[in-house]
Amino acid sequence: MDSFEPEHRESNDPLVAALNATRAKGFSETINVERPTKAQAMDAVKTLLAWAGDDPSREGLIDTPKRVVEAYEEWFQGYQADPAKELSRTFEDVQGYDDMVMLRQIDVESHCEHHMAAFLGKAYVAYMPTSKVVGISKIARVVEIFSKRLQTQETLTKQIADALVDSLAPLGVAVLIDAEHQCMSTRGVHHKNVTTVTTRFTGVFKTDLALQDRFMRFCQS
Ligand SMILES: Nc1nc2c(ncn2[C@@H]2O[C@H](COP(=O)(O)OP(=O)(O)OP(=O)(O)O)[C@@H](O)[C@H]2O)c(=O)[nH]1
Ligand SMILES: [Zn+2]
Repeated sequence: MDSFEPEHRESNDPLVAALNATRAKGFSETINVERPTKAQAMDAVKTLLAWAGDDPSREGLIDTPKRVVEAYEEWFQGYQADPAKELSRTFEDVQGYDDMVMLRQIDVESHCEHHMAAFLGKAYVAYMPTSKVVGISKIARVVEIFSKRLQTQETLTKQIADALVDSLAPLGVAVLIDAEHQCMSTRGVHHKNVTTVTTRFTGVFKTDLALQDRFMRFCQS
């Protein structure tokens, strides 16, 4: 087994810096947990393999703890990124463009905080700019950063909207997520093909129902 240096959440740790940046914006609860080492995380996976009823020392499972921990690094890499940073570069030269900017069908790959099971779906995100707009890929990045944390769909929806409001000060924001939760389809009630829809409207998307309706129609077509 590889040996790893202990990873402590000291103030000079980039992980802590990123977490503090998002915490300062009210995006996550205070976390006072020392981050375990990679070796400790791999030992925890071994325990789960034995708990599942298998033999962690058999050939096919030898590298599994390492693969699982590395998969976690990918699935939860959103703890190490700052959405506000993604949205910090804006453009003003849009020739007076004054209608909504909307991204449709952004992939959502997240994990529910209740069972750590995947929930998969699509996000639809629109904002009504004032004078500044942001690069469209940055909106997809923000969805990705918040998705790659343990989430409820409701929290994820609100965090995406709040990040856009805070960084762009737009006239309004609309976010809709439509997702299927594997904690519901592969276990528990075992209902497949059920999707959950969550929405968050702010500003003109909340007050102007015709605009909200346009957003909803764009989500469907
Ligand atoms: N509101 C909301 N609920 C979620 C989300 N992800 C999972 N859940 C639900 O969280 C609930 C957890 O219920 P509990 O009774 O604490 O746990 P449980 O006994 O495993 O429940 P079941 O999943 O019904 O078997 C379940 O109803 C899940 O479907 C989410 O993003 N938002
Ligand atoms: Zn769940």
